[in-house]
Amino acid sequence: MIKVDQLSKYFTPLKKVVDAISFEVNKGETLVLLGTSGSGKTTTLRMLNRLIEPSSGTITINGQNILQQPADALRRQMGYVLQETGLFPHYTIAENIAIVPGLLQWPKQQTAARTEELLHKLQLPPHEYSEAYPRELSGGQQQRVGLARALAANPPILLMDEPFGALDPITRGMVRKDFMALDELHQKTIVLVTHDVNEAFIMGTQICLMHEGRIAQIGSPATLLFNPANDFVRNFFSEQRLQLELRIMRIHDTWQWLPSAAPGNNAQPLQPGTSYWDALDQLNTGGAFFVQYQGETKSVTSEALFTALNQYKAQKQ
Ligand SMILES: Nc1ncnc2c1ncn2[C@@H]1O[C@H](COP(=O)(O)OP(=O)(O)OP(=O)(O)O)[C@@H](O)[C@H]1O
Repeated sequence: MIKVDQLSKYFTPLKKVVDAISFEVNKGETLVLLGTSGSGKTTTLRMLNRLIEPSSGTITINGQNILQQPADALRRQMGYVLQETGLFPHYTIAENIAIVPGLLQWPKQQTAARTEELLHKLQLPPHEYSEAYPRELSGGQQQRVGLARALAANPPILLMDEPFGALDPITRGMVRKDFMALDELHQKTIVLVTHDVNEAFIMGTQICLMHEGRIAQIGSPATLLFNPANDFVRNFFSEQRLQLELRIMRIHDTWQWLPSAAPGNNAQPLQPGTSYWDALDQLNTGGAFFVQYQGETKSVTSEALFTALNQYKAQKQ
């Protein structure tokens, strides 16, 4: 678990770039640092791996103060993914992925097996890509290698700074989806910097919204959206509000407001945990759908979903 307590950073005496922020991230969670440009997100992330030393405050990992351990030992428990992948151009893909296992003196066979496993999982068939050089890969493929390299030695912590930021929206979505499908992420503590609101809502278990070095609000995506702490938070999400609501709402969240109705003959099942976004996507194909949950069966239509969403929101206010 990462615990940050009253953390501050000033590069000049007059301006606190990060101003007394505190948060906790547990195993299996992704904390997203979200905010406008210059709000202190990257500085915060870089204090976690000691690329930047804090001016005051403490950071502990599993109860141990990180300033009391050697920086290189600290960094070996952390995968680090950057927008500019930082792949070594004269190393093959396999050699790039093997960098940290090499530092940890893993046996060659173990490194080769892990590299192959990660290339498979990230949709880069090893026979095509292991011996290629970064310049032979597209931007999206290079970012997949960057992810594999960060994950190679199975670090318990992953720090990610705009990891998909250099990619076009379609590639970005595909790389992110394959990354999020990795089972091993459930065992990790992840801190991710982005200024993409949608990405924050797709990836974050907690969102820490920063403004001028301070935390405007920290909480689950639903808390920030439905219970904003102040006007800054409310306005930050106003442009994409409906899309964000549809992304975070699951059918079971509004179960009590969905009308009971027997499904038609050709109706297909949807999982109760399906997001509104995905359910509406399916409904757009013209099919009929039903959901079984808590011993009840309900048929699901777009109209019923929107009515239930409005009732859910009215109850939240
Ligand atoms: N080494 C440094 N020396 C002086 N000022 C710095 C240094 N690093 C960052 N800053 C300043 O700190 C502020 C916060 O920068 P930071 O990169 O943490 O913001 P950010 O929220 O990640 O922004 P962006 O989304 O644009 O990357 C900025 O005003 C930046 O100019």
